[in-house]
Amino acid sequence: MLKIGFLGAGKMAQALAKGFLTAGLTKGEHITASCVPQDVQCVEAFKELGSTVTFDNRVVAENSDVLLLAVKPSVVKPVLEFVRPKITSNHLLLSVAMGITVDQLEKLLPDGSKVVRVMPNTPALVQCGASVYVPGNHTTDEDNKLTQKLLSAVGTAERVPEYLMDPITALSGSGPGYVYVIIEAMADGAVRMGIPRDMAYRLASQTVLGAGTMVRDTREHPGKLKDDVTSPAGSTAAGLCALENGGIRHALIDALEKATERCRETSKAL
Ligand SMILES: NC(=O)C1=CN([C@@H]2O[C@H](COP(=O)(O)OP(=O)(O)OC[C@H]3O[C@@H](n4cnc5c(N)ncnc54)[C@H](O)[C@@H]3O)[C@@H](O)[C@H]2O)C=CC1
Ligand SMILES: O=C(O)[C@@H]1CCC=N1
Repeated sequence: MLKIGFLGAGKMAQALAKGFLTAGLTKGEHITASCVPQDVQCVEAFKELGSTVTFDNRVVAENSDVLLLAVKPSVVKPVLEFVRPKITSNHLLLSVAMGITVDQLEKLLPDGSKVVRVMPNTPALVQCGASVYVPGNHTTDEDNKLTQKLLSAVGTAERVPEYLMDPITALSGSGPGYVYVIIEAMADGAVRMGIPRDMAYRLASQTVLGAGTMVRDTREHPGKLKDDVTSPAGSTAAGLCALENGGIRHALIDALEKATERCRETSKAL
């Protein structure tokens, strides 16, 4: 069975690990994860899965076939420099670090190392992730198929050209964050109008799920689907007018631009 190592055991690592286990791709005891000792939540989360937790990144490399690099971009360099002596031509390293390019990853590892740059998102935890990946210069078809299989087990997975990675990070990597704010704010409005808080979250989340599924499955233009909800002089038209007045479209367009720029700055700061 596949031995998977997580360099970094935080939110994204936990979402992927739990998703892989639910999908039956590996077993808890075949996972090794590292973190800093102060991160008690990370230690406990992986122990609960029956996995090995270590504070030594080289142990992760020694124990694993596939390595998930899931530390913050600011520590990618020291972490890879430290594990470098333990990386062999058999390892496949999947990096989820935002902004860090295939070239940058390959330069930090021994020549010929097999690297894939991945951008997943946290809904991988519930098998509803949206992931993309860019194979490095030394991966084989088999490595790319394995990457596709791992990511497909936790949601959708698409191979993309690298120039799209930063805007995709801004869209689907960060996107759950924007949607949670929208759900929270819709619920705040609903509570203001007298709906109990738990019912408000239940209906708001199901509504976002339903609308997303409509766009994905009907392949209709979102504008047409919006028009189908909006009756002349009706409540949706009144609500939409308030959203436009609040600049919702501009705010979201700007969010994508700012998040993309942040990825580019992060790459330059490595
Ligand atoms: N959280 C998200 O929604 C997404 C995160 N990512 C990427 O995933 C990576 C991790 O992000 P999160 O999980 O959100 O961060 P996090 O802060 O939850 O987790 C970071 C983990 O790295 C560990 N760590 C720190 N220094 C370390 C070291 N020297 N050696 C080993 N482990 C070390 C920490 O103890 C912690 O377990 C980032 O590069 C981020 O860009 C990508 C897509 C989505
Ligand atoms: O905010 C971040 O840096 C990461 C990248 C995508 C989602 N979270």
